[in-house]
Formats: sequence, structure tokens, C-alpha cells
Amino acid sequence: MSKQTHAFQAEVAQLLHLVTHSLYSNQEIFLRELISNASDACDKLRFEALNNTALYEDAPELQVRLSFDKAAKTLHITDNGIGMTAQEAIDHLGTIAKSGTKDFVSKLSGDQKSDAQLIGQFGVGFYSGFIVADKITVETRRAGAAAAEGVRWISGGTGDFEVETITRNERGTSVILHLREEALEYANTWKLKEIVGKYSDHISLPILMEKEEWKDGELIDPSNEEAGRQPGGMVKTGEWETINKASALWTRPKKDISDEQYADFYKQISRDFEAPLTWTHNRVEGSTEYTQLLYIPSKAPQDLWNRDKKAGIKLYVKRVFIMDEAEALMPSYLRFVKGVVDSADLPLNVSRELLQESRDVKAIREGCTKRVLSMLEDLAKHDKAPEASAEVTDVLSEEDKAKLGQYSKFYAEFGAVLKEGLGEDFGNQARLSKLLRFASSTHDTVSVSFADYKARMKEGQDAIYYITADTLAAAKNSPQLEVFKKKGIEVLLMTDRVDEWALNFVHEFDGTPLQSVAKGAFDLGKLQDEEEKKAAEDAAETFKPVLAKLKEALKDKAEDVRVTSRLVDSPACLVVTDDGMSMQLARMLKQAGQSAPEVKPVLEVNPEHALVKKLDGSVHFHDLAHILFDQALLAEGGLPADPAAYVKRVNALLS
Ligand SMILES: Nc1ncnc2c1ncn2[C@@H]1O[C@H](COP(=O)(O)OP(=O)(O)OP(=O)(O)O)[C@@H](O)[C@H]1O
Repeated sequence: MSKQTHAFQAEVAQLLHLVTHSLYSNQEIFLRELISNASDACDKLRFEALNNTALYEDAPELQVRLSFDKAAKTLHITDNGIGMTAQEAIDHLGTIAKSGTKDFVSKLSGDQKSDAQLIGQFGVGFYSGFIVADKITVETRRAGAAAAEGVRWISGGTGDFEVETITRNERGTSVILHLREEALEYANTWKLKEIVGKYSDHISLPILMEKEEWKDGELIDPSNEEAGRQPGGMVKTGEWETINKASALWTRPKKDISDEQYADFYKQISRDFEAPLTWTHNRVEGSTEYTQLLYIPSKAPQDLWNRDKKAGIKLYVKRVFIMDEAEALMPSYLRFVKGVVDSADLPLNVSRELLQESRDVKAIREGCTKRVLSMLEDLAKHDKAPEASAEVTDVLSEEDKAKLGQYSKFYAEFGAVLKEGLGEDFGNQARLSKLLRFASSTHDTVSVSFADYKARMKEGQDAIYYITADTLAAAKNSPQLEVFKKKGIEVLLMTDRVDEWALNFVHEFDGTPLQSVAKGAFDLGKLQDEEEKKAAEDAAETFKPVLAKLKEALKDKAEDVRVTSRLVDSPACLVVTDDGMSMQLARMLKQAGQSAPEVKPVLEVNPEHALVKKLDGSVHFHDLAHILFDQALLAEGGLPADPAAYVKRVNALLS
């Protein structure tokens, strides 16, 4: 193929413009990105070669070489990995395929300073080469292709790039950076070694550089040693040495890995720019052997709610990279966990389909799930300082001090996803229930566990009371809470969308039933004294005729009408039957465009309320009845079926 010019995809051009025009606070990440690509390319080759060893040609030892030429102002990053065909070079180096990167580019504001910071944190893969280079040449040949099918790709990082066919004997890719004047410091052995040590030590592939040795300068006058020598300098010896540790991080003993190295590795595999919240690293022995290094991120990704989002686990088999996003290794409700699993038992040619069926994989998945739950339990245990006294933090170990507040942080980001586990993972339901946190009528922050609640239960209270609502304000001000407030009974406020669904699977905690305050007949059991019960019964009796009329007037809207002692200040509220779908869930399903059964609630009225007292004998009985119902609906976050009719009725009464 003779030389062809191609235009970059619009997003790439935009990104390149930013990369080249932004002052970088963290220039050196370009090397991390390019070495990471080189390492990926070697992983890909190793994987393809499982079924075709001929791909190794005469170079079975995979490696990355760094070299520079000060005079030519170039820096070469060369790998003997999978390489690219011409089409692959055009596709991969001219477009952004990854949706995450595309989204990221669309978020850039155009303000160079803040964008630069963002790009610096995010990393932009191959294109980061343009941070330090004003031109990049890529020479590559796909493993298995003939030497004559090599490709040269050149771009100055503006609107377009050129591609042509070349002859290239070596398999793999050389990325040649033509360094900008202000980036010449990277043409230096020490500098490169330092950056590799910082970012790429854990790469399992050897990264090689040519050895340098000190050489004294020539004699100024060969006949007279006394006259001294020219200045000496470092010279290349022609021998190559490995400059990184070249052992996969997770294979090293824990004690040899610093927190910083763990965090760097996390950033590398997750593309997150924040350090992880916590991690766990273990070798599991027994019938299934594997190493797990699992991280919990500090922040939820934007697509956390996408249930199709793949798990963040990379699968290796005996240190050979097999696949990214191995969803079979982690249940969906732990999809936020990132990390590596390296199995000693799985076959190297394992496919996604096979993973689903493998017993070893099942054991790994269970093991990983348990590990993550233990990690969360540990954070939860140390979330708050023991209450005894303020000074007590002094007796906490440094390690425990570091954990203070971590679980709350985790829960704010991922708590709602964790709840999906209640319906997905019955085996761990009890453990998950203990990890739940809620706000309550007495605690505004999402910090109350079922166990905390139980410990504070009133004498005679035999249920854990809760209410679900769209927002915390709606939950807190719900009429159904009135009597609980009056009696000082705590009610859990559940405002996550997933709560209703999740609670279908949890009916009790540690032997105490969960009871919605908006479901079923009102019964506070022992919390109500005889006098109150008697008063309620009497009221029900005297109110019977009015109830009958209300029932008739509202027969299309309400399943039933009854008096209640649930209310204190409000005239009425709506409840559903014990096994009925809550009004809130029905609304949510409707909003999501799903079919929800028509919920006909029960209207409960407060016989002590002035408005309710007014009903009997009123000429506006019919209108008042409907207003009562619609207001109860409004109070719990719903909308009257016919809002205009409601307004008309209220206006008629007001005028
Ligand atoms: N050294 C290389 N050898 C073979 N292919 C490469 C090499 N470098 C880049 N590529 C190809 O170019 C693509 C784009 O690289 P780029 O670094 O921009 O993104 P990425 O590696 O897919 O994503 P990210 O860097 O964000 O993980 C890669 O997916 C790969 O297919």
C-alpha cells in the first residue's frame, strides 16, 4: 500500500488538540500509557499463541524495549507483541472505540486548565504520546503476517495521519516519539528508569534498556597524559538489562508491596484516578487454588446503575492474561469491585461460555464474594469510634483509625447496589442484611443498621418499622409516621429506588419481623395501651355510618375506608394491604414504563381531625370525600388521577 492520508475521527482530533495545547502537570504518564499498551499487546499475543505457537516466530520471550537517540531527539517504545495490520492501525489509532473514553471527551469543558487536569488524571492511552512528542511514528507488524506486510503510521497530532506499507522483520510494534524541545529530558536513562519504577514495576513483562557505563574522556594529547582528558560520560554498552521488577504485583508477597504500589496498580487496572478505598490480597489454597487481589473503589463510576456493566475483574491463568471483565467471577451486585484473579486450575483456553459452567469458577466466585463481604464487614465494624469517650480514639491502632468513616463513605457510593444482593444471593442474605444502613426518624444520616435499631427498640415493640418513599423529606413528613413520632418509636426511612424490591426478599432481621408503616392494618400491639385501643374501637363504632358513605363515594378509588389511630395531625392517609405492592413501587414501575397492577389503596381517616368531623351531615360530603382521598395521595408523593377535578373541588370549597 502506498502512502495514504486519513483524517482522525472528530473526538480524536478534539482530544489531540487538548493534549497538545494543554500544559501538563503530569507529563510523564505518557510512558505508563505506552508501556501499558505494549504489555497489552504481549498479553494478546500470548493468548492467541495458545492455539498457534507459530505466532511466536523466533522470539518467544515477550518484552518491551525502551531506547532513545539524543541527537535525533527520539524515544522508542518497542514491543514484540501482537502488532497491527494496516487496517487495525487505521482503526485503532485513528478512532476512539472505547465508550468510556468517548464519554470522557464529551465532558471536556474547553477550559484548558481544568481539562488538562482531567486528561492527566484519566490518561488517554496512545494519544498521550503527543504530550511530549510533536510527531509520532508507529512501525508495526502483526504476528503471523509476512515481513512485507509491515505498516508505518505517522502523525503530527493534528487533523490527520499517514499510513503506508513497509517491510519489517520484527513482529510487534515500535512507537517512536519525536520529542518536543521542552521534553528532551525524557531522552535520559535515569529519567526513564525512575518513571518505570514509579508506574510500571508491576508489569509482569520485562522492560529492557540498553546498559550504560561510565567512560573516561579521551586524552587531550595522546603523547602527554599529564595534559588531561576530555570530559567523560555514560556510553551504551550494547547489552540490554531489565529495569523493572517484572513480576506481576499479585504474585509478590504482601509484605513486599507498599500501599502506594497497591494503589498505583489499582489505578492502572481500573483507569480510576483516585486511590481505592481498600483492598484484599490473598492466596487461596485447597481444592481450587487461586490468587485474588480485589479493590473497592472510593467513588462509584457513572455507569454503576447499568446492570449490564461488566464486572471489573481481570482473569489470569498461571499469570497468563485470559480476559478482562470476567463477569462470572463476581456477582452482579458486587460489580463495582475491581481486581485480578489468577487461577492455578483453569485451562488456558477457557472461554466465557466455559467459565459460566466451571465448578472451579463457581468456587472462585464464592470465595471472592465472601472476601469482599468480609472486607466490608471489617470496614463497617471500624466505621465509628467506640462510643465510650472522646479520647478513646487514642487507643485505636493506626490501622483502625484509618478505617474510621470509611464504611459510611463506601455505603454512600455503593450501598444501593449492595442491596441488590438481598434478592440475588440468598446464601449471603444474612450477612448482607447486617451491612445495610438507613436513615431513620431519629437519625438523619444513613447510618442506622438493623442491629442499631433493634438495640433501641421500645419495650413491648415487636417489629422493625420502616417506610419507603421517593425522598428523605417525603419519608420524614409522611402522615403514617405521626403516631410513631408521638410515641417516640423509631422508623427506618428507606429512600433508595431498590429498597422496595429488595425488601420483598427480607422479612425479618435476627428474628424480628420488618413491618412497613404504610402497609396493612394499624397494629402497634403492646405499644398501644388498653385505653387507646378502646377509644379507637369506640370511634370506629360511632363512625360506621360515615365510613359507609365514604366507601360508597370513593368506591372507584379506595379498596376500603376505615378509621385509624395511625394519624395525629393529618386527616387521612393511604395504606395498602400487607401483601400488596406499595403505592411508591407501583409509581416507580409506571415511570419506568413497566406494567404495574392497579393498586387500590385503603383510605384511613383520623376521626379526631376537624375536617373529618365536618364530613358528617355536610352538603359537600361527596367533594370532601374526594379531596380527602386526593390529599392523602399527594401527601405520600402521588398525584390525583384527575388533578383538574381536584383543583376544581378545592376551589369550590374555598370560594
Ligand atoms: N503497542 C501496541 N501494539 C498493538 N496494538 C496497539 C499498541 N498500542 C495501541 N494499540 C492498539 O490501539 C488501540 C488504542 O490504544 P489506546 O491506548 O488509545 O486505547 P486502549 O489501550 O484501547 O485503551 P486504554 O489505553 O484507555 O486502556 C488499542 O486498543 C490497541 O488495539
